[in-house]
Amino acid sequence: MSVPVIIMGAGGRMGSTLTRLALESEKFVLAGVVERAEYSAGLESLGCPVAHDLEDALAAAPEAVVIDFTAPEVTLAAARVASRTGNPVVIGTTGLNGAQIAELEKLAVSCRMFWSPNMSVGVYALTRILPELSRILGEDYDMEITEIHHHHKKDAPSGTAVRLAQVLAGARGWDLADVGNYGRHGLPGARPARELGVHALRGGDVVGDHTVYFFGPGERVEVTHRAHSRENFARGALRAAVWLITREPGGLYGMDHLLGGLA
Ligand SMILES: NC(=O)C1=CN([C@@H]2O[C@H](COP(=O)(O)OP(=O)(O)OC[C@H]3O[C@@H](n4cnc5c(N)ncnc54)[C@H](O)[C@@H]3O)[C@@H](O)[C@H]2O)C=CC1
Ligand SMILES: O=C(O)C1=N[C@H](C(=O)O)C[C@H](O)C1
Repeated sequence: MSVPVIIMGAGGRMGSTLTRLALESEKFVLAGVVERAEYSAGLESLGCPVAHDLEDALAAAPEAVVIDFTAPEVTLAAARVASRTGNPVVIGTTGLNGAQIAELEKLAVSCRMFWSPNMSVGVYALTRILPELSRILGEDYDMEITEIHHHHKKDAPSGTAVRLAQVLAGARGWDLADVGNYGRHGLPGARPARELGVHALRGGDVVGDHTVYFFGPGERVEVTHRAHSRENFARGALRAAVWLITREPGGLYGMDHLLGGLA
């Protein structure tokens, strides 16, 4: 049976990748798209209803899974709608603040909801191996993260970099709020041992690179993930959509549940 999906932000970089992959696969029916009116030109050629509002799209496809890669406030509005209508929702949007994440967690108690700042298997694998690497190398190794993205990206640091920083800080029993240093300038002085630098580069059409550094005495270890295209992220989101329809509401699901076998 094909899974009906509604793609939010269908005119965007991720939205257009998602609509193309959904149309190409027999596993999915593109049941609708939602986009701002001024960015909707040409979307009618997708052959599905084009709406400017999620509620209108759901009226035409009441069973659909909503997939949202848009912007924080748009995502929150979509999640509120989905929690009222009971539709599952897969979210890839980054740049959410603490209050917005807390609201998603609250909505997810009664609505099937999945959120990951990075839908790739490779980055998920990094979140699993980095704590072990940090443990083996020990606290003499200073940890820093760099990320590089295209010049259109609005949020910094990337959601992936924040997630990796949370994982690394957690591995040392640190709170990221205490140790995160987001770009140095001026006279910051010598680097304290209990610090985790996170630095964002922007330029050109880079899809998404993340490097974690462990700087030790006389050597360094670098672990890099490079996304070659957005298809990888879109395939992850579609995989999450198929997985989510068989779940019960159970809090905000993520890659640990999808790939790590958590309930
Ligand atoms: N989790 C992951 O694996 C990934 C997450 N992202 C994140 O996804 C988000 C979107 O990224 P891009 O596609 O590059 O951005 P984009 O700017 O190309 O696309 C966003 C789209 O949302 C649309 N939009 C804005 N307001 C809307 C509304 N009220 N209703 C419907 N559509 C609306 C925009 O018109 C635009 O077409 C960002 O937060 C980005 O960081 C991006 C790639 C992978
Ligand atoms: O905006 C992007 O493009 C990306 N955003 C995500 C993030 O903020 O981590 C994931 C990916 O790196 C691409």
